[in-house]
Amino acid sequence: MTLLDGKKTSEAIQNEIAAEVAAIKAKGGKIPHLAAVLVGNDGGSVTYVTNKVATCERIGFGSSLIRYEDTVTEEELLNKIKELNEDEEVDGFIVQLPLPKHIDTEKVIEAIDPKKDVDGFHPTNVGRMVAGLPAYLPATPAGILQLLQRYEIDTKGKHCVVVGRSNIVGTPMSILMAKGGYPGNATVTLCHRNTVDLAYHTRQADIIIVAVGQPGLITADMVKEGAVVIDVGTTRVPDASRKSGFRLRGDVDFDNVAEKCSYITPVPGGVGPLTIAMLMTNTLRASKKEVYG
Ligand SMILES: Nc1nc(=O)c2c([nH]1)NC[C@@H]1CN(c3ccc(C(=O)N[C@@H](CCC(=O)O)C(=O)O)cc3)C=[N+]21
Repeated sequence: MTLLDGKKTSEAIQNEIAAEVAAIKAKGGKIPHLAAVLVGNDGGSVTYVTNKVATCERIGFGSSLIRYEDTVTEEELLNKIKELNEDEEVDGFIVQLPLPKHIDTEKVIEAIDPKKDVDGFHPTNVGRMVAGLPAYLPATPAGILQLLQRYEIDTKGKHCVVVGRSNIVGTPMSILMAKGGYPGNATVTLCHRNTVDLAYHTRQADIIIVAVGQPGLITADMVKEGAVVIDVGTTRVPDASRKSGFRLRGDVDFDNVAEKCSYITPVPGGVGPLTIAMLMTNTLRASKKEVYG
């Protein structure tokens, strides 16, 4: 079994970007700038956004963090998005999800200028991805493609079973794996909460990508010998022995599944760090106007 080292892969991508930023600086070009909007004080969201801003600093990007209490109105948030859309210093920005219930998430996403939508969540970018046009790819699926590519994992003609149909991971992942090219050209099955006999499907899989948020959902008996297993789950579970008071758990019963498969991503240190790296890649593409010209 080979561990797919997301931390190392993410660092390699970040080093590549940092070198490009240094070259841009040397030529006196515009430094890429990412802005992040964070609403509320949820521990997970704060950690992720802090991580994103720290990564910007490390690779030489400009960054700004815009924070609101969770009492912020939808109108205030939409006004800030309009401002960021028009701010020429800002190449790309994200609004960290989830948002409080009184805010319409779809409306917020659709207010973002697709040219600055480095999360790839706007319907324009989703549509362009489906049509095979240049688009910002959502960071987690793009990160999984990078892992497959950098570990030279064969995908052509393989049976890929995606578990979970979220807009952010499962649905785009299923589309990208079925597309032509590499990584891609797989035969894809998309499983979700209404799937009858999940284990029947996962046992057929050469590649399993699971993004559900249910710790331990995928057990060893559900995995074919030699399969590739990609675990996107990052559920925070209480753990009194940790300073933080919690630990991260994936959707895969790692210890037992690892014995059976050819490649597996750990949690933490698997897909998560790639998500950050691909957000940086998208921001660099935004600053170079690679997608929309
Ligand atoms: N607009 C928006 N864009 C997002 O990209 C977005 C979001 N909202 N909402 C929440 C999810 C989740 N997400 C993660 C990013 C990094 C790690 C990550 O770096 N994880 C580390 C561990 C980090 C830790 O210790 O908590 C790892 O798995 O090794 C995980 C999850 C981005 N998301």
